[in-house]
Amino acid sequence: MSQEPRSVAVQLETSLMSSAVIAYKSEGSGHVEISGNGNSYQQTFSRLPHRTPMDMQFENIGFTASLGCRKGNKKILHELNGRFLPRQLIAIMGPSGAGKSTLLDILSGYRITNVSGSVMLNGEERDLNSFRRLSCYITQEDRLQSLLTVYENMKIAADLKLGEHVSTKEKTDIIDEILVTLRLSDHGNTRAERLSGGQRKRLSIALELIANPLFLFLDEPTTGLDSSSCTQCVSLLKLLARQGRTIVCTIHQPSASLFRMFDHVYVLSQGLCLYQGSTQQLVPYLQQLQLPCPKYHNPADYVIELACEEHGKEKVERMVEETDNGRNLNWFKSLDPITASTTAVEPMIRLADPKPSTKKDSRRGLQETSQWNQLKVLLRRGYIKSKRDKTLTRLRIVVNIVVALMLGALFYGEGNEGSRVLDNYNLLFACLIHNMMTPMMITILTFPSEMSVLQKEHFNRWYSLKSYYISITIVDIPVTVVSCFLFVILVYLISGQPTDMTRFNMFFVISLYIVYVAMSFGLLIGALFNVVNGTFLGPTISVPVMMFAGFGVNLQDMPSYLKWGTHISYLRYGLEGYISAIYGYGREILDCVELYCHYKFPDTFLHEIAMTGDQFWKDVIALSIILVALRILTYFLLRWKLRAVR
Ligand SMILES: Nc1ncnc2c1ncn2[C@@H]1O[C@H](COP(=O)(O)OP(=O)(O)OP(=O)(O)O)[C@@H](O)[C@H]1O
Repeated sequence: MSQEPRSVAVQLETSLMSSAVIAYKSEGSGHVEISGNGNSYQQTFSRLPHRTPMDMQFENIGFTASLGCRKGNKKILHELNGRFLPRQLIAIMGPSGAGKSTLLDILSGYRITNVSGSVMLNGEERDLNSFRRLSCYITQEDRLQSLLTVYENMKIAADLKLGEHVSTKEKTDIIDEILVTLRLSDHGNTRAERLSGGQRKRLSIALELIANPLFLFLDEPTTGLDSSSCTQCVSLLKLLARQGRTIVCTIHQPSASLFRMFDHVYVLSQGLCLYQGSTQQLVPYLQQLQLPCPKYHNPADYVIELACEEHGKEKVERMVEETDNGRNLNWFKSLDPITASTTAVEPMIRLADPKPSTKKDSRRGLQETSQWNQLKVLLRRGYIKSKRDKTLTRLRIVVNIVVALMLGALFYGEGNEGSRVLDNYNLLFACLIHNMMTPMMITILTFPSEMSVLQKEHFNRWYSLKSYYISITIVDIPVTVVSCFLFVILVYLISGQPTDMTRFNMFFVISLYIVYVAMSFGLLIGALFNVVNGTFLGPTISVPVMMFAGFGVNLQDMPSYLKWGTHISYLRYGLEGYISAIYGYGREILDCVELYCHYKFPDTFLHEIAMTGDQFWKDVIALSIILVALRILTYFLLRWKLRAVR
């Protein structure tokens, strides 16, 4: 362990915010106390990084965004340079749109397309896969499992991120220690959705600390927090940095007291570096450039004003020139005795780790545990979520019962009645539409929020996409089957369909297929589009699917140039399957309360709607093919999407 045993107590006086006094004390082996605004972190934290602290250097980092077809490209970052030393809390600052998040994304390895330049660790070119094993990325919005309690979230993360060789006892100890350190132990049984903003942020950090990363990248960790929570959050980050980690965050416009808590700042303006160096050297740096920070002015505010060109473009150019776009390391030396040892620029030491990823590593994947373990844990999480989720489970069951009762009442006892065959045909189509729309819309509405959690957790190596995809396929089965069964049995019995077990089973099987195909279709749309676009596209695309079902226009009357549509419309196979179940396979003569029943013989009806009534198995095969094809297509689209956003 490379933690230097030190015992120093320093009080940093904030020049302007006298109320905020920030002090910390470090006594080696993880015992650190940091306080600010009356909040203090004091914990003997045994979870120190397993690896030698690392020096990160980046050279000529450029990023060009494509603005779309024929709109050309836009250069966002202009060949930035810089160096981030270990054990430091580093702030990337700048006005909105300066490129802070883009730079953070690139340094964390999250963004890889259209990126130029190189990132080095201890003087050697970074191997991205090895680096991902050492680092984690915490997004601005807290992408947590809101229905799980703090402890459940931590337990799931521990089961996924700690190797299978780690015992349950050890995992519990690790979780307890992190929760105590992050002051979350009193909220272990609180659901994540009920936590305050600051607690949610701490939980996001706690989840990633389980893997004990050497580098933590945080996108605007203080956004949305009140000043006390901001101070607590930054104190915590400072504590983690002192334990040997490199903590890099983007930050908008910190208060004077918050600004002073950072060791190092990297100021950006329009993708160019205006300053990089120790926080305390910022004022002398500006002074040297004849840009003195006015008295009683927060240096962070002043440098942002300069970056926004409020004091003239020429001043920005002067600063870029002075820093040589991040190459100038002269301002690293800190005036702060604690950070001085780590901020002085020393020659880079070449160290053995991280080892480049081997072929075996790439076969195993980036995750810590086996696919089987990932699947088990994800199924457990899915089970807890579906037990607590009112929309996806209870509401779904209730909606199916209510709609079944309404349809049953509307078409009461007509299933065996020869004079009401057309009404019954309408009922079958209504069942089809219900079985299509309800699961499709639920998936379209809920999956996009799952997608953002998937992106974060997948990037932070919690699990592979394969395990995730299999788990969401399996976890939904019980609720889907139960709600579909309740709907089918109620409609079937109330509307007086034939009392024949085989026909009921056929009806149920077709209903289940339609539900699954529609859900897969919803998943595909939810994976590709946001809620607004998905809600528009789902029903819109379903209109031609209904048109090709052969309900309004018989299949035989369909114009030849549109016939192809009937082969790909899953509703066509659903409707055919329903007709086979109810009127096919030698259905006996129907009852007739009126003197003349046109459809007394079911064959007459089958003939008129151009269906033979013996297509059940063909329909099942066609629906199976569509279902499997949609599921596979969605898997590859999800895989593409996870890569494309990077
Ligand atoms: N993929 C992209 N396509 C087009 N423009 C992009 C893309 N990514 C980033 N940009 C643009 O790059 C600039 C920098 O974006 P970035 O999100 O890094 O800024 P920021 O400094 O983090 O801003 P904020 O503080 O407001 O979040 C913005 O003008 C943004 O519109």
